[in-house]
Amino acid sequence: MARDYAKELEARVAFIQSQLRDSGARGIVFGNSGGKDSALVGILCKKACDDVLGVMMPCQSKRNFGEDMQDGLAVARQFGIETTTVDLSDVKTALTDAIAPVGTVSDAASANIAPRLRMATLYAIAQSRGALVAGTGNRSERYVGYFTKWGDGGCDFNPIADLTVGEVYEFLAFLGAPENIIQKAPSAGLFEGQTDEGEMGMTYAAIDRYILSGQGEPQDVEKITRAHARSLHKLRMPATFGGMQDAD
Ligand SMILES: Nc1ncnc2c1ncn2[C@@H]1O[C@H](COP(=O)(O)OP(=O)(O)OC[C@H]2O[C@@H]([n+]3cccc(C(=O)O)c3)[C@H](O)[C@@H]2O)[C@@H](O)[C@H]1O
Ligand SMILES: Nc1ncnc2c1ncn2[C@@H]1O[C@H](COP(=O)(O)OP(=O)(O)OP(=O)(O)O)[C@@H](O)[C@H]1O
Repeated sequence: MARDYAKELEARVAFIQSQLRDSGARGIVFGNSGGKDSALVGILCKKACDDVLGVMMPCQSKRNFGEDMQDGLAVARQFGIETTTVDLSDVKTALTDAIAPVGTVSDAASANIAPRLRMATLYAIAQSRGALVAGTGNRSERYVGYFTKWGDGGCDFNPIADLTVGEVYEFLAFLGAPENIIQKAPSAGLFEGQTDEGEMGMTYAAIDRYILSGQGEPQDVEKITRAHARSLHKLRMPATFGGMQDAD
């Protein structure tokens, strides 16, 4: 059964406002990719706080320049979200070149550089403005570890971490977000032609079904539970000898 999105909106706005109050921050920054998750996070943050900055950060991928940028701008325009662009393409080249003497950067490691550069960029902007960094990972991708550890997974708070991909789309429809955002296939844009489902070898429908009901085709359940077990380390604080002393 669909959630009551009017209530969800109210509760999430209160959550975001409490994060600001408790931290003493005056605003929020988030990475605006032109995709569904960042659209939803941007809209929720803007409804909670006036001072919200969406940062568009192309980093070599073609996806991050053309249509996605237009989609990101369309959401920002519709909901009055201030937007800026920081092009990280040359930074990625410089970093890869600097690492080269140590050894070749593998394709997988290279794909994870962009999310980590975006995280560093957001924190630099946020600290300079007295703002918090909002995370955009949804429950489905978090469950199977489909995000970059300390990259797009790095944030101060996340207002959509409990929502499956299906629920993210439902919420966006409720909020009246642009159709383009709701229609396109989810892609991390980390390499040419990438779609999330193609790379993961499983559909979000199967992941969502399993998360919400514990049910699924045996081969889907096997893949999902294996991916979850393998990536649990991404959802936890780093292992520290002696445990997490003094954290409470
Ligand atoms: N058991 C363990 N305990 C503690 N740490 C462990 C570990 N196993 C690996 N690690 C560490 O984790 C690292 C691997 O994790 P990570 O760096 O995340 O890298 P990776 O496992 O490659 O996960 C990233 C995946 O997420 C996708 N992605 C990234 C960004 C955004 C999106 C999106 O759609 O939103 C998707 C990307 O395409 C890729 O498939 C290892 O290099 C190692 O340092
Ligand atoms: N070009 C970009 N500019 C700004 N932020 C980006 C960009 N690409 C990714 N991000 C940030 O990293 C997060 C993870 O994005 P990614 O494109 O990998 O896929 P996603 O999880 O489907 O998210 P989204 O639906 O928001 O695109 C985004 O939600 C956004 O906050």
